[in-house]
Amino acid sequence: MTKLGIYGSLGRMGQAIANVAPEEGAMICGGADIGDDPLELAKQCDVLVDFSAAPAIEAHLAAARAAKTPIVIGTTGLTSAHQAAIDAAAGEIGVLQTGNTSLGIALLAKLVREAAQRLGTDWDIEIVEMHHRNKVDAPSGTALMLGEAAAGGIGSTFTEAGVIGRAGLTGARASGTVGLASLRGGSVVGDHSVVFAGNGERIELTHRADDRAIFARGAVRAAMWLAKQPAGRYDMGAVLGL
Ligand SMILES: NC(=O)C1=CN([C@@H]2O[C@H](COP(=O)(O)OP(=O)(O)OC[C@H]3O[C@@H](n4cnc5c(N)ncnc54)[C@H](OP(=O)(O)O)[C@@H]3O)[C@@H](O)[C@H]2O)C=CC1
Ligand SMILES: O=C(O)C1=N[C@H](C(=O)O)C[C@H](O)C1
Repeated sequence: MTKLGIYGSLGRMGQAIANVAPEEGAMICGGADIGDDPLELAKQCDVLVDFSAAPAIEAHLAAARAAKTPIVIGTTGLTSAHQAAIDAAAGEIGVLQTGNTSLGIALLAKLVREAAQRLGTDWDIEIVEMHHRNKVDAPSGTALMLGEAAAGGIGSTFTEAGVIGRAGLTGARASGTVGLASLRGGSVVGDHSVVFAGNGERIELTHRADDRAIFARGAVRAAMWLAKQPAGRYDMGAVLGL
């Protein structure tokens, strides 16, 4: 059985992963949270998953590198410095980073890219996400991934085309942009909609997560797959063959 270690083991996702791991063929070999030594955990496991908090990522990557243990990073709210640390670690160990481990979102990202490419910039693209009241980062990592997919479809990047939130005298909407709005409330597990708004018609592609178990199963499957890969940086598309 694959020995799986969890950074953020006491959190919502950490507990969901511990619940589904046995049915996916993995054994939880331990967990680390605030105040625990990340290296101790990394040395004991075949593969790690990280669902903790962005400020902890660099220490967790350093521990994974030191122990030569591959790591799945599901934590969101990452900066460009975090992305650079992931790229550096991927030179030595397997690292799979994704804002969403569900099958549905991996497929949605492909559909969004294709729709954006086929429709072109005559159709305006807007993304809306909603999550529970305890989520600490915005926009969601998933919404940013979908934004990147949409921007890629129109030959751009989300850094160039993204407009996060609007307020005040914004002026008319610029063509070729990708808007993104975040809602927070209640116990919503995770809803994402991508709206393609044309003249006189509208297409909406929506994914709704009803249960964190979908993310947890995807994370365990990703970890078991990653444990067999050489060093490098991977995403969910590689795991799911999309
Ligand atoms: N990729 C995906 O598919 C998904 C990603 N996520 C992301 O996963 C992350 C965790 O989400 P969720 O489980 O809901 O959050 P929680 O707040 O429920 O859990 C986070 C856990 O990490 C611990 N933690 C916080 N800071 C550190 C630190 N510096 N070092 C070690 N442990 C730390 C917390 O401890 P304490 O409680 O003591 O602060 C807590 O146990 C978020 O970034 C979220 O966006 C969530 C769902 C799916
Ligand atoms: O914090 C959450 O709960 C979630 N976070 C991820 C994100 O930021 O996209 C994935 C999922 O939507 C739930």
